[in-house]
Amino acid sequence: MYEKIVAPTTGSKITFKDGLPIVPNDPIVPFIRGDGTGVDLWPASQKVMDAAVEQAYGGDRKINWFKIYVGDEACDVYGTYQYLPQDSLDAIKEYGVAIKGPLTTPIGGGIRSLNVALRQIFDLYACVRPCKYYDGTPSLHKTPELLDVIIYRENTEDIYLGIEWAKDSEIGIKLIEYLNNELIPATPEHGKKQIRLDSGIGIKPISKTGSQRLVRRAITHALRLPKEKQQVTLVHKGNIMKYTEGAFRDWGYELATTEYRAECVTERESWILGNKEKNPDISLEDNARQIDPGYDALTPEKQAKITQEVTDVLTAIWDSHGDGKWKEKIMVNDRIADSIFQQIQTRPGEYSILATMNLNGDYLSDAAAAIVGGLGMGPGANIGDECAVFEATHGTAPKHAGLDKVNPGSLILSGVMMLEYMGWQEAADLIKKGLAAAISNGEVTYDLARLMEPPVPELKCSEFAEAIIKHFAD
Ligand SMILES: NC(=O)C1=CN([C@@H]2O[C@H](COP(=O)(O)OP(=O)(O)OC[C@H]3O[C@@H](n4cnc5c(N)ncnc54)[C@H](OP(=O)(O)O)[C@@H]3O)[C@@H](O)[C@H]2O)C=CC1
Ligand SMILES: O=C(O)CCC(=O)C(=O)O
Ligand SMILES: [Mg+2]
Repeated sequence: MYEKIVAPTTGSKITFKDGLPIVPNDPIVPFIRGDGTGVDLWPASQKVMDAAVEQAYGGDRKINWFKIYVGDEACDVYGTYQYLPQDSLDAIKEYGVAIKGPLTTPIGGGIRSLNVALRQIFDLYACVRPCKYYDGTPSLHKTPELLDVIIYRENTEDIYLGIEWAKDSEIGIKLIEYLNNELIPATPEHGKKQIRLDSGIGIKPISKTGSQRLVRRAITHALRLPKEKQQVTLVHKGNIMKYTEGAFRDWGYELATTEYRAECVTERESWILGNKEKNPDISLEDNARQIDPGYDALTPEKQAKITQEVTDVLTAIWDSHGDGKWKEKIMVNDRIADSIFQQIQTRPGEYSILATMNLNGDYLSDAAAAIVGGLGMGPGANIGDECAVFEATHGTAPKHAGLDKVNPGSLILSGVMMLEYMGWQEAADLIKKGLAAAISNGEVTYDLARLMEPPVPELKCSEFAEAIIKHFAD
């Protein structure tokens, strides 16, 4: 059935029911080694996962690894430019859960990201990237331990759909002329704006479907968290991009206040309810004045709109959410993207789940990882309804490739996410324990060693993996 790969002769398939995996004790799991530092990271990570599973289940459970090829390695096996062979796609589809090292994407030129392609082909619409501090991890930040966020990044659309045209391309020029001559003049709010003819052009689609299924996953995750972490923040730049990023925010709130009405309260609703709780006789106008500090300077129409909002909230949810009941619900709020970048640094403890569009989540996940120790500590998962592919937040770090140097923590923790997704919590816990103990003991790779006070000797990538395994027994 495959052209150049052979599935393990022992092991069973993971299947899916209602969006959740059904995992046998001997699953076959395809893996992609990855480009660049993938040569160092993958063997170290596989060793840690295998050791944890063996130790946790004493042979009753075992992953049967299935090597498949994507990226540079695929070209070696399948031929020039065969970066994403059909074999590999067939294997991921058949076995449902896979894990990968990083893959190179050249800047410019015609080659699109293989990482993004995999997410789109398998409709892995939620990119889940937890950024959590492990005790003893050195950080340039003063209070990294306060940050404990999970980024839920929409993974299939936004500018990553890759609908763009180069400057001077025939269709690009046609599109610009059509916009300049027909569509912009037909849209009064665009006035006399024009796009320069020497522009490249990209399209940023943000759909209601894509936004709401992502926020749905984020809210579902929040429901599983301890009360104090039950919060979903919709991240957007809706003040500038009203119909894409602003719409993401609106659709997120719409979902929270319809499908999850009983479970959620929005921040504005909590203010309205809170005002009435503090002062049961408060007038609608005074309540509106308190939720919108600029209320008195607004036009009467705008004031009436806010007063109506107050009326609507009190009518709709006072009985279900009032008298403090809202404090037991998931808090859904929103923050503008530039603001959230500073807020995760200045108020790291105030956030929990950050639901983002694709580009914002890409930026934010590197920034949040930097706070808790760097890209060596940033795991991730790409989750769909019938497939999941686990991978680190970082890329191939080409200057460090092949040196047995970089931190495998991100890929190992992506493996932890995979084990948890499979329901193999005992193995996942062993790895987290081993990793935390190795770091606390100053047994770390160069990236963490260079930040430690007092300085510690650097471990190699493979040595760090061995240190983690050694500390399973602590
Ligand atoms: N999902 C994927 O496969 C991704 C692929 N990429 C691709 O990877 C390639 C390289 O991208 P680049 O912009 O250099 O970003 P990278 O994330 O690959 O590396 C940037 C820097 O981050 C640090 N870093 C990365 N990985 C580790 C690690 N495991 N341990 C410790 N430090 C680490 C290093 O910093 P320092 O040198 O300061 O120690 C490194 O130089 C590009 O082709 C890009 O498109 C990028 C992101 C994701
Ligand atoms: O695919 C790539 O080259 C980059 C992807 C990326 O940065 C990410 O997913 O975080
Ligand atoms: Mg990225």
